[in-house]
Amino acid sequence: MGVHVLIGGTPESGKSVSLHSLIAGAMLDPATQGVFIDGKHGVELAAWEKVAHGGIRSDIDSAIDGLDWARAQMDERYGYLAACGARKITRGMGFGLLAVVIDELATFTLHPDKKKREAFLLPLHELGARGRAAAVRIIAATQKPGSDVVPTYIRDLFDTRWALRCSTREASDTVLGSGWAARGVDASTIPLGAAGVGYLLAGSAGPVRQKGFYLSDGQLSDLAAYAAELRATNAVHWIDR
Ligand SMILES: Nc1ncnc2c1ncn2[C@@H]1O[C@H](COP(=O)(O)OP(=O)(O)OP(=O)(O)O)[C@@H](O)[C@H]1O
Repeated sequence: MGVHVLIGGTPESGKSVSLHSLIAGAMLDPATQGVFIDGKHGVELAAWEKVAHGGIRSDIDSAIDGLDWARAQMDERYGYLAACGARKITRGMGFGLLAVVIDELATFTLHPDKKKREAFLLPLHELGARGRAAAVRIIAATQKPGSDVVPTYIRDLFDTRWALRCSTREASDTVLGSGWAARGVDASTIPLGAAGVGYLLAGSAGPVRQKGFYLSDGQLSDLAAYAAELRATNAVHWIDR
């Protein structure tokens, strides 16, 4: 996984499955802390409740609290780095990954209350811009990839972009970056029914068409239960400083 991942695609494009596989990859390390923000009324991310800091956050106020908490953690990590003269958090320093998961960005980025919208976007931007060295990883998904939902300055924070089937060329370019559709990389050409197929942009080589792993609901709840069990059995010996 890159640093920050943005997944975009229409309903039924396989977004949930893709999102959950990335979450599982992060949360199966018991040292990972997770903030879970769910713009689909908490139903999408419910499986991860037991490993979510502060539970699943589905309204904008608790989403803002979650981002503010993550930002405070990030600042603490920077304080630690400054104190020991290191440049980035690495294993053995006593910090795990800090995963910030957001499903349906649009619920928050298009929130009718401008002040709250800004209170959401500000820490999100800071986490994106300064998170790398502090082991912060944002994983976000939207079924409405448009420039209003994902403003360019937010989209550009994501170094890894996964465009599943999109409804238009513009939507595909909103996820991948403008100009890709004109160069023939257009997620609106992915056929209906090809769930999990998308263009993955990670690194400098350009987008690659690929299909993600499939996870059934049963497998997902098993993985989430295992992630919770790993934490309950106190498997994180090295995290104690
Ligand atoms: N990688 C995959 N391989 C095979 N089938 C998949 C894959 N991903 C998803 N599917 C199938 O496509 C269906 C829709 O997937 P999913 O629920 O992830 O879509 P979605 O884009 O999140 O939809 P929505 O936005 O409505 O929640 C799933 O029920 C599953 O059967």
